[in-house]
Amino acid sequence: MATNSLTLESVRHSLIRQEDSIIFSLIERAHFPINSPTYSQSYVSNSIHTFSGPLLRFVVKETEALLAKAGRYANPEEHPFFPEDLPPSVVPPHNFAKFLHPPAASININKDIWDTYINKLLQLFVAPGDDGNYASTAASDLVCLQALSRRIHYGKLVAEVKFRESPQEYEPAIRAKDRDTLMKLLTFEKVEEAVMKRVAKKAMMFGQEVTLNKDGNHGKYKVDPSVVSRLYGDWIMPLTKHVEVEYLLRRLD
Ligand SMILES: O=C(O)C(=O)C[C@]1(C(=O)O)C=C[C@@H](O)C=C1
Repeated sequence: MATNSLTLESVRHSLIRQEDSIIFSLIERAHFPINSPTYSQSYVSNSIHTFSGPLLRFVVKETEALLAKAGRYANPEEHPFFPEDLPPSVVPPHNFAKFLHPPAASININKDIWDTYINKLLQLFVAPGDDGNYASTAASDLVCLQALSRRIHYGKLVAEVKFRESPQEYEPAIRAKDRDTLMKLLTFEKVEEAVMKRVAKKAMMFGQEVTLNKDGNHGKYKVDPSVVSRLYGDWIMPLTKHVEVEYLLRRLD
């Protein structure tokens, strides 16, 4: 959809569609055990002399450099995890609709998303163990991180739509830099409850074992639906709202 015709309904529709990408990415990652060397400082530092840090960081940084050349970060909906030293795009520029207020470009909370994903989320939906598939694990993590980052930063568009629909409601709190009031104004508890129920239902549908026996494998899911609901309730929606507040605070700059 063209961004100049966005409405609260259409941005919510995009968030609903992005749930599919997030849940599928979690299912793919849960296929591997935790594989902790992927995240350890020492695993690659001894062998890749030009790089220090965990394998996941290596994979994400190198992939982002390639995608930057292909023009990915020219799209205001995409945010790199390692914005420093990215190479310029080599493809012809695309004229993306300028829907967001320009200071939006300064908001990138990928560092928080990275820390939350590695330190809090992973252990909730991935089994312990080590099967040695560290590169594939990092590739799956990259897909999860990109899907989460896109969804959470989509809060900028959601906030812009809300602001345009009722600027008079938001302006006093923006001028007063009143984060608590902004948070209250942009929160819809009923919508959040529906999101948590829907993602659990999707996790059941997308993550069920499909068998050809009549009895099937009922009640066994690739990712626990209640965990997916918790990821949304405790982290994904709060981080999205954090982006919405940060965006609104800059909306009158
Ligand atoms: O749908 C909205 O109004 C949003 O701002 C998105 C979202 C979410 O992250 O899903 C965040 C805040 C609202 O309380 C409800 C849902």
